[in-house]
Amino acid sequence: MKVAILGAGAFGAALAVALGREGPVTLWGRGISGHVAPRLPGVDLPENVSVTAEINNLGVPDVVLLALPMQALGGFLAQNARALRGARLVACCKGVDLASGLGPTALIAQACPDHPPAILTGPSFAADIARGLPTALTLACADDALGESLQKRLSTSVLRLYRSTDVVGAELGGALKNVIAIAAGVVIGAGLGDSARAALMTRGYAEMVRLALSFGARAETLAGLSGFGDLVLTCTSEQSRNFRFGRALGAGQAFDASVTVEGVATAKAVSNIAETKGIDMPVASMVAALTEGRITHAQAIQALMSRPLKQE
Ligand SMILES: NC(=O)C1=CN([C@@H]2O[C@H](COP(=O)(O)OP(=O)(O)OC[C@H]3O[C@@H](n4cnc5c(N)ncnc54)[C@H](OP(=O)(O)O)[C@@H]3O)[C@@H](O)[C@H]2O)C=CC1
Ligand SMILES: O=C(CO)COP(=O)(O)O
Repeated sequence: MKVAILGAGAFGAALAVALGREGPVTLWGRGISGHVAPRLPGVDLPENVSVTAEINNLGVPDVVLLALPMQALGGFLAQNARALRGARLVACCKGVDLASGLGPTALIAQACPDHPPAILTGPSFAADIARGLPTALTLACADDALGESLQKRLSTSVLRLYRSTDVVGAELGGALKNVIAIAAGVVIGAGLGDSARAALMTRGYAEMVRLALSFGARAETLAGLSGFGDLVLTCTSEQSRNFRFGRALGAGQAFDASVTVEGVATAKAVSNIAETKGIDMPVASMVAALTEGRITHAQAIQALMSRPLKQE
């Protein structure tokens, strides 16, 4: 299978490093030049990886991994769907599109209906993958035979893919954990301590499951790598941009606006969805209100702590 990766940010480049160790890979990035990964400083791309800024230079890849930021995916597909014709497409982004309220696989299925789209998601920092550290992710595809062939092609000795047919569960887990990670960062930045973070993660997980089940996801998917696994990683690691963004917010510090923080737009998108569906998502709503500047973190914490007492 000929593999192309679209998006030469940290994650696309890290996947190119991992898969380029196994065989030829084409890495496309807008405006990219030279055999380098600009968002992964110090990481060398293997010789097997060819880099291009021209989308029509992909040749005819069998598999295309889309490693673009979530809010850029819809616009990218609207412009470039023709270049992806016939390929098996794998979403590698985490989030919900604010404009449409759709996840990455629904956007892909609309623009490129040739094959059912897959999603690759789970606990995996780009820097860890690029260093060849062991990583396990979920590869979800509604067509299990296609999922199995992708699982075999995209697994390596250090990148271990588990297969699922629960696409919506896998992608909502990856999208929602970023929202909860911002909240966990706020808790730590505001000096509220590790016990409060554990409570926040647990209640955050409960609302992740609530929303996902309302879309027909399976509870065990949320308990797996793409849900619980990635929630734990992102809420507890300094490497997470969502966590660091939340921590800066909680500490009243500025944060570099050029850094990709997927949980901000996704908090807003899922709060809208939750409101429409009548689903209780207090943490996501607070993150949306906080990041839009409608409330302070002190007000958010006060509001969460003063909710009516209830059964767990
Ligand atoms: N980094 C990580 O550890 C992981 C990231 N992910 C997910 O991968 C996705 C991508 O994140 P990541 O690689 O980290 O992001 P980065 O911020 O590292 O890079 C984003 C890349 O996307 C490019 N880009 C932005 N907008 C567009 C557009 N409209 N058209 C084409 N290219 C565009 C940027 O190009 P330019 O430089 O020109 O702006 C840049 O190369 C996210 O959904 C993230 O959640 C998943 C697992 C791990
Ligand atoms: O998704 C990730 C790890 O699985 C990366 O998290 P951040 O986007 O918060 O850095």
